[in-house]
Amino acid sequence: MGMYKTHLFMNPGIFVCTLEASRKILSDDNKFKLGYPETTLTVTQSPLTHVSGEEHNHFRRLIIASILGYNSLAKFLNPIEDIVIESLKGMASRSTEQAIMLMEETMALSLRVIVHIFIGSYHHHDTIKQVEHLLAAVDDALFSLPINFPAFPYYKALKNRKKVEEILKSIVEERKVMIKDGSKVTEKKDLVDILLEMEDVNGRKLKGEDIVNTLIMLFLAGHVTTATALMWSVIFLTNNTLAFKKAKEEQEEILRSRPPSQKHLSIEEIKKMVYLTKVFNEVIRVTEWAIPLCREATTDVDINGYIIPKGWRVFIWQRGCHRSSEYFSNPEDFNPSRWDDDDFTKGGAFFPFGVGTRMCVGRDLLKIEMLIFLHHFILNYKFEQKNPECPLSYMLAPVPKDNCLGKMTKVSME
Ligand code: HEM
Repeated sequence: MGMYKTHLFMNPGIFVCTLEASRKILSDDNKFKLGYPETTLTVTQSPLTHVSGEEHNHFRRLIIASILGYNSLAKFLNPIEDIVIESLKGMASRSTEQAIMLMEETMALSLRVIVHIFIGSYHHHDTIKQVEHLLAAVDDALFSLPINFPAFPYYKALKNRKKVEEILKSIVEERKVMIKDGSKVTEKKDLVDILLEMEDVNGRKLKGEDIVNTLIMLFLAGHVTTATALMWSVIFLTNNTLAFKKAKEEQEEILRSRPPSQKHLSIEEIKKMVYLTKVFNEVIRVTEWAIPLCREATTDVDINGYIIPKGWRVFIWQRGCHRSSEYFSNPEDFNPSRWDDDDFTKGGAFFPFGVGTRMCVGRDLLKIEMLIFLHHFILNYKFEQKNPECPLSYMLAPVPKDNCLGKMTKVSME
């Protein structure tokens, strides 16, 4: 039995934990639509979450073109690596004075990468810090109660979102001017440029507010998720000597085969990170992501003899598959070598990025960022967690309650 009835988020709904039912529901856009709570949809409001069918596909294709696949991401490799190197250096330097909160550090790192990729590299450090600070409250309210009254998370989230809108609006306006007067001709296109050129399915240019909302949606979708994955990758590797050793050997080999004149990681080197890719899969599989994928039935649906009535919410609980011994032996163990058999999806039971038309558009960006981050972490640093038994909090993502307090130390001479 894999379905559990719930009244979470007010409307009746069911949790779905089995593989077949999960994939069936996620693939069926005719009988199910997005079913995220009102707070999530209001806070993330973007053309991506508020349209479906061809309109959604049209919009999605443009975003995919800028961040999905190694070819699209190749132009961002060097800047991501520079941001990673600087961030790790900063963590080690701050650790000499007092313990750092690894989760806060990876949050800052992931936001810097997202800002660079989506709105360009020339924004002032203070602007990025301000956006990061404001977004924290918006993140906190994604799954909160929709009570727009002082002292409630939703109220604060809406207020902060307005401020982020203002900041991004001025960046978009500034960009329009730069394009008009030709002062941006030498720079590579980022997402703002692409969105400014874009037309919708009816041939109309996107409105400024749609561009801003899309940027906010991408920031929200990619910020905490990436930061959490980076933080857990450090914890898992630090606690697993064998995996750490194997990953280190692979990264040392990559450096040994590199021409002396080459200073940055190349796409070819990223492709050689076979073991580290297994580490990536395993980090994503074992991390206890707490947010289900949400759908709403648009008609009565029969799933394996269970009727899901029209209007009911459906919560797809990926952990039901990712932590099931039916698909993964000793599923609680962190064991990158379980991916040796090359069945990348484990018969479809590994679907951390969703299924079908809503599948995550940031999955390659996340992977490249984690591989680059781990390459430098493994070769040059070690992390000592202060309270390894610290209990976790789960809103939004699983994070030690002390934000993963610890010390980052540089161990190489580089
Ligand atoms: C650990 C990291 C991540 C995980 C586990 C993750 C997971 C997911 C999943 C499961 C979905 C599908 C949601 C559904 O079907 O309801 C999704 C969608 C999405 N993700 Fe990610 N994601 C991650 C990182 C990112 C990053 C880094 C970005 C971009 C910067 C991103 C952008 C998006 C967007 C825009 C969508 C909506 C796509 C659409 O509706 O067409 N995600 N993500």
